[in-house]
Amino acid sequence: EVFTSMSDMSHLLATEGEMIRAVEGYITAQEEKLEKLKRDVFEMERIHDEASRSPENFLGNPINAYLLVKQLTVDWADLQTIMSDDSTGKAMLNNLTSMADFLRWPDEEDLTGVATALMRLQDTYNLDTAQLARGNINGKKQAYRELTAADCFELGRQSYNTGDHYHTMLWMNEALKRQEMESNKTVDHADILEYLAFSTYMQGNVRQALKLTNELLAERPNHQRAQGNKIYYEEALQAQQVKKLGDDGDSLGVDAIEKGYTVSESVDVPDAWQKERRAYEQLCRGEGKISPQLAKRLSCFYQYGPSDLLRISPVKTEVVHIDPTIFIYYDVLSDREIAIIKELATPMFKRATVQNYKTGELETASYRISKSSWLKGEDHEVVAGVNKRIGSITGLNMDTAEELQVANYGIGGHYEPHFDFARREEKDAFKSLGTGNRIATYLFYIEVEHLHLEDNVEVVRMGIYPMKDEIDPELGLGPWGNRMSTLLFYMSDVEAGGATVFPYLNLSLWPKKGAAAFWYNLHPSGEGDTLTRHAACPVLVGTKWVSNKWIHERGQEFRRPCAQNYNAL
Ligand SMILES: O=C(O)CCC(=O)C(=O)O
Ligand SMILES: [Fe+2]
Repeated sequence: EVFTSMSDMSHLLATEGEMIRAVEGYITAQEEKLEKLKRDVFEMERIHDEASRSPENFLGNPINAYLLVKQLTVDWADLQTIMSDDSTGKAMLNNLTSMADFLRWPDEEDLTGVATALMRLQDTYNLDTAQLARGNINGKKQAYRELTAADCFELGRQSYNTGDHYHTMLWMNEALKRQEMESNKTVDHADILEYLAFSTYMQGNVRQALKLTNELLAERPNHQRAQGNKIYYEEALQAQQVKKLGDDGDSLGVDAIEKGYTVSESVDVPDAWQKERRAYEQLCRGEGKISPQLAKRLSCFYQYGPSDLLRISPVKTEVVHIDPTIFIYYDVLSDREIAIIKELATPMFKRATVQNYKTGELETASYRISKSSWLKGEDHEVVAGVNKRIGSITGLNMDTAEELQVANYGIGGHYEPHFDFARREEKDAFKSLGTGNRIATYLFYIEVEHLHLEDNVEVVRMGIYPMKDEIDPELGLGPWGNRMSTLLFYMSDVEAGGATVFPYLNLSLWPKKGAAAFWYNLHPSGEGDTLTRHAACPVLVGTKWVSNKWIHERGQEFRRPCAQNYNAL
């Protein structure tokens, strides 16, 4: 009878109309979801292909490294969320995750690590945020693509999570700029505003924080946290204004902060530490300039002694600092030796025939061996050869030298300023060795890559001939005619990344692969030479491998005799 009632029929149809629209809405939503998924997976494939072509090359760029780790963490997690809301997607995901179970998949901590490294590079090398977002490192190295608003947002979020509001502000501002330009929005405008407002407040700019929060509320009037913050910021601003009326001399009032002074640098850090830090960063950027008086005393020469070995094959030596004397010896490691030393430092698995201790049977097994257990044959020769060479150059006894220590720094990898010797307070530092303190350091450069920043060209004017506009109308060009050519002297290349720097000597070293730096850590009296304090700058591009050989006091009694205090050499 239903069908006979006209009015029931029209109700039915009306309802069905709504149902159809709901289904259409569902289809549109699914289509949009799939469209987004398509775009995302296409983008992921691009990074994937680029990285697979040459992982080392790709990851040698800090922006690429960030993009890949972000993809493996955040982007895959987003993808999983999208896929997991239907049963086909869910089943597929289960398969995928079981595939990844064999590996150590990067997690949030890895993402934080790579973001922190990028911030360190940004600070140390004064890298501009907008330029970095364009995928560009100091106008030199180009990442494989620009950062999206979401990429910048994630960097801001990471900084926020580590309590670094200064970088949160920088990156959220960049995210905002990029989001506004994007046709396919990669992140919500309001989400950026929320982080930006809070970090701006934490950086001391209450007025700007309030302005941003009002913007956020205009977009999302019901945003609860923003409503709460608005009241809070208004009160804080009022309190500040009252305070400002009270004491005029306040140097860090709102105005000062708005003029760009930030409170990021903690006040209670000791002065000496800050000074060292500043010197360290300047030297890392290659800004250290040695005085002409000192430079005049530096030299390069072939060293033919003290051993017979050097008489036959002298070592190319550069004196880069006098008192404490620091030498660089060139070409002291061959490519073959470098390859073996690198291998020594890489944990490895070897297949061997072993006896099963339960069954007593022989079986082949794969096991991890430490480097000392395979220092045999060729490897042993290399280590012995290296020892012999050092001994022959420096004349020191290598019997009590420590084993070669190998360090591999990744992007952003660094080593804060330190002494290689043990201070008097550290009585037990090398007790187990029984060989005394570290008298000298021998630092091999196994693999180094620096970013060439700019050519610091100094034009040396040849002769006294005038330039065209300097020509005296009466005298003309004079007997010598005009300046025929200009001789350009390339005085120094400005390099950045991975240097070894000595903050108290105003000295940066950028040695080449196969070279080694050498210096004495102790005065001839046995006292530590505090001027030898040094650091490894954050790696900006590529990788850096170095190897340390520390030589101890024992056995050097006749080779480097004790003395009251003069600098031997
Ligand atoms: O990597 C460097 O440049 C310096 C390393 C260093 O100072 C050390 O390992 O003690
Ligand atoms: Fe060191």
